Amino acid sequence: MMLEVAVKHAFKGFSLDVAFKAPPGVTVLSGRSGSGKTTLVNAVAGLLMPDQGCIASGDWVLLDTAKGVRLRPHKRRLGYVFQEGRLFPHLTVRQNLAYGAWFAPKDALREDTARVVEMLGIGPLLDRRPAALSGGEKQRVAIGRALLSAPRLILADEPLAALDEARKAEILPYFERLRDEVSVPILYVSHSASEVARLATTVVVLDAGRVVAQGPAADVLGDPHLRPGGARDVGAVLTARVLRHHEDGLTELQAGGLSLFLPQVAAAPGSSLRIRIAAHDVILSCERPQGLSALNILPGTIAEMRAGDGPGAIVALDTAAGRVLARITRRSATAMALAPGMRVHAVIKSVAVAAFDIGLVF
Ligand SMILES: Nc1ncnc2c1ncn2[C@@H]1O[C@H](COP(=O)(O)OP(=O)(O)OP(=O)(O)O)[C@@H](O)[C@H]1O
Repeated sequence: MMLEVAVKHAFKGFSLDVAFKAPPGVTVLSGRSGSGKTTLVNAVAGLLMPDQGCIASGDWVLLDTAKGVRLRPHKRRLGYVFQEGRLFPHLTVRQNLAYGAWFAPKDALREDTARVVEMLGIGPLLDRRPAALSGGEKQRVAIGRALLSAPRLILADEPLAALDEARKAEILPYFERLRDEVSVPILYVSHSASEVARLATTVVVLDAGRVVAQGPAADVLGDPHLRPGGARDVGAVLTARVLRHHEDGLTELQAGGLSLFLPQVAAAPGSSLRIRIAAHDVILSCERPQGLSALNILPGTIAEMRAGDGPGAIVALDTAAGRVLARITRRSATAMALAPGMRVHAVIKSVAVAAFDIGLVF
């Protein structure tokens, strides 16, 4: 199933004109503040009636202005996860979940409640009311309620934005499981580079109401010409497998035949991980460095370079482990005579990779 969205809408002073495809999995809408993400989500939800648009997945048509099709919001079969859980305060968790299921069409293929409860770890919370739940727990219940309404699409508009770092870290794995174990596609709005790197199957980048990039996450995040969240957010994503945990606290990973060492990762040997490597944490070296404290040295070939207006440059390196981006100074790029096609080594400190930048693939 492939959701196809094309929407045009003009407000005074801002126009949205976008078209993108959301394949199964998580499609993250990213882009700076005011780029049109919420307007687009509202159009999908049916809360905004755009001037023109077509939103459909096969024969399931939510909107087709040319044909006069405009499904009302409650007919769209969408599951929502908002910033704040928006649970019913007077109902218990069990009743909140049942409310979601009550809205599912009788003939719909529904997730099994017990499975959803297990997947989200909310069994012990079933008899509590929302006032007795933490922010993270509320959000897990909200995800469960959305899932049990048998949605054909889940809309998550910055669902972690209101949570502190610890709660974010608690919730993200549930979205990872949702992506990998539930067949409902998810449209997920996020500003956070880590969330995008960990969750996205597909990334759609908006800027001033237009789509400036869309495609598989590794391609979009590995494109040195894009920096949706600013220079500090540039970083590529690698997929690696846990090989073993060493006694000195390091975890050894394998990616494309190369070893990577990171501070202890809480995942069993054999697990598959997505790791965001921030471009500013990568050093480039022409020779294979010797006598260096950094443990991760990935040889590769320069694929592309982008010199910005300031002192920085982004170098895209294709390694056996995948695409790595390095943010270095233009002065260094010139001094090292870096150019596409050149063989260099990417050097990454183990401790530079934060736990929050490591996601699980289920
Ligand atoms: N009802 C409206 N009338 C006029 N302009 C609007 C309306 N709603 C949104 N806009 C404008 O449309 C632009 C896009 O807003 P939108 O909320 O979609 O951005 P966003 O990418 O979701 O931003 P943020 O990340 O800050 O939530 C903004 O310039 C906003 O001021």
